[in-house]
Parts: sequence; C-alpha cells; structure tokens
Amino acid sequence: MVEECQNDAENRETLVAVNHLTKSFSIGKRNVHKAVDDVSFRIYKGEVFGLVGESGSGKSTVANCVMNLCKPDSGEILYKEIDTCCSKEFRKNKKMLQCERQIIFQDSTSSLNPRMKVKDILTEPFRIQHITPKRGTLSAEAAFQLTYVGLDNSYLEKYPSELSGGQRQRVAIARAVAMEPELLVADEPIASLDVSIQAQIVNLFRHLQKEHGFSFLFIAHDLSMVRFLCDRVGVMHDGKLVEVGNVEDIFRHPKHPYTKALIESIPIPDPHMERQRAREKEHE
Ligand SMILES: Nc1ncnc2c1ncn2[C@@H]1O[C@H](COP(=O)(O)OP(=O)(O)OP(=O)(O)O)[C@@H](O)[C@H]1O
Repeated sequence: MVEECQNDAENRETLVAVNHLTKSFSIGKRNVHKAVDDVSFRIYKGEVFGLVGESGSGKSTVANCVMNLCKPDSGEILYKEIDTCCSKEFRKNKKMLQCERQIIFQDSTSSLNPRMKVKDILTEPFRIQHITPKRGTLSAEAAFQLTYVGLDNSYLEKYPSELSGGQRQRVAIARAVAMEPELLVADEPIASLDVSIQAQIVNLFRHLQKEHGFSFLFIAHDLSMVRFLCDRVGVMHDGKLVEVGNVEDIFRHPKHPYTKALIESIPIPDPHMERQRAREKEHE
C-alpha cells in the first residue's frame, strides 16, 4: 500500500479520507476479482485530485464507493470525518451529505432523463430535495445555471437527444454544480467527447472549481488533461494505488515503473494546453 508523503498532509484540511478500501466482484459462481485492493488516499479541501490508470484498474469502483453507489468489502471512507459506510451520523444527515457530494458520469446520454427537458433536469434536484433556489424561482435558477456553463436559454426547452455530447455534458455539470457541492466527482467526464470539446469541458471544470472552491475527484485516461487540471494525482494499477502525490512531482519524477510507462505513453503535448497552463500558472 502506498502512503502519502507527510509534507503533503501538513496544514491541510481533509474532506475525504479513503482508508484501506477493498472491493471484490464475483465472476461467475466460483471466481472473485479484487477490483480495489487496500487503497488509501485523501482529498483535501478545495483541491483537484486526479485518479488515473488503465481501463479496469479500479478507478470507477473507488469513485462509486466514495459516492455510496457501491459498498466496500472492507476499509472505510470518511467524509468530513463521518464514516459514510456504516455510521449513524451519516444516516442521520444523509440528505444533506448527498447534496454536498455530486457525481458526473462519462455518458451523459444515460445519466440525463431523455423524457425531461433541460429546464426540468436542472431543477429536479431542487424539487426532490425541497431546496429553495437562490435565484428565487426554479425557472430563473435553471436559466442561471445554464448560462453559467456557457449555454444560452434557448436550450432550456430542449430534450437531451437534441443536444450534442458536449452540450449534454455541460447540462450534467450545471445540474451537479447547482447543488453547490463540497465534493464533485467526475468519472471520465470527457472520455466520450471529441478532442476539441474535451479541452473546453476541462477548461469549464477548471473555471468552476476556482470559482466555487469545491474539492474535485477527477478520473481520466488523458494524462495531459490531468496535469492541466489536478493538484495531486493517484495512479492505479490492477486495483492498487501504486503512487500518489503532487501532480508535477509525479509527472517529473515518477517512481513506480507503471507510472513511468504511463507517462512515457503520453503523446506529444498539446501546445494549446501547454500555453494555457503556463499562462494560468503565471497568474496564480
Ligand atoms: N459490477 C461489477 N461486477 C463485476 N465486475 C465489476 C463490476 N464493476 C467493476 N467490475 C470489475 O472490476 C474491475 C475494475 O473496474 P472499474 O470500472 O472500477 O475500472 P476502471 O479503472 O474505472 O475502468 P475504466 O477506465 O474502463 O472505466 C474491472 O475488472 C471490472 O470488470
């Protein structure tokens, strides 16, 4: 098991602590596959934590456990020091804690209800949770949230099938961010989009995260996007977390052979993203 560097943990407030998380799935009647094997890491308040690794390495299973969509076999997940798996305190405050933690999936086609118009999709969480929208009315809230992610009000009356993949993902992001989450989890949110749209969506995430300051668990295959967006990164391989730390340290001085191979496999850097990263670093 990989331990985090003590320097990383100093003076930082932890929002999520994943401790010795293990999860197996049955394959057929006899075989069991360990999808996540003794994984531990922290997500600090206000940081962007990336989780990378090849397909099947266990990233989504970790995300699903963090969001209570999947029950761990062992280990614990603490959110604001509350055990999300089996504590009474979590059950007592479940509604509030669920609003505070939002997830965006790779495929917005299946995560958005095809029979609902965009305006209803955006306001559904307010109706379900009986939350009074900040903008006064549900329609004003929907219009605000849509503009906020870069879509004009003409999209309010449309159905998901009338939108492009990038537009659908913007709607999914708007719905999640409307809840003003303290933790946003995005499971490969750009994987199904065209390369040009991927950069736009990653820029949108970066903008929203800076403005809202939520903690962000970003799962992706594209390492250049992870380097652009994330503060720290964890590398998963075959269910294990093989390396975790500051994103620049890991990219410049990878220690684990798998991380080295992963970084060596990155195609030549996108000059646009490199320039933008350099510009943004200058302003930070
Ligand atoms: N519900 C399930 N039932 C059985 N096996 C599962 C289930 N969910 C995940 N697995 C298996 O667990 C392993 C890890 O899957 P997981 O989806 O977490 O990986 P991943 O790194 O997110 O992959 P990808 O990048 O392709 O989404 C895989 O071998 C997968 O087949």
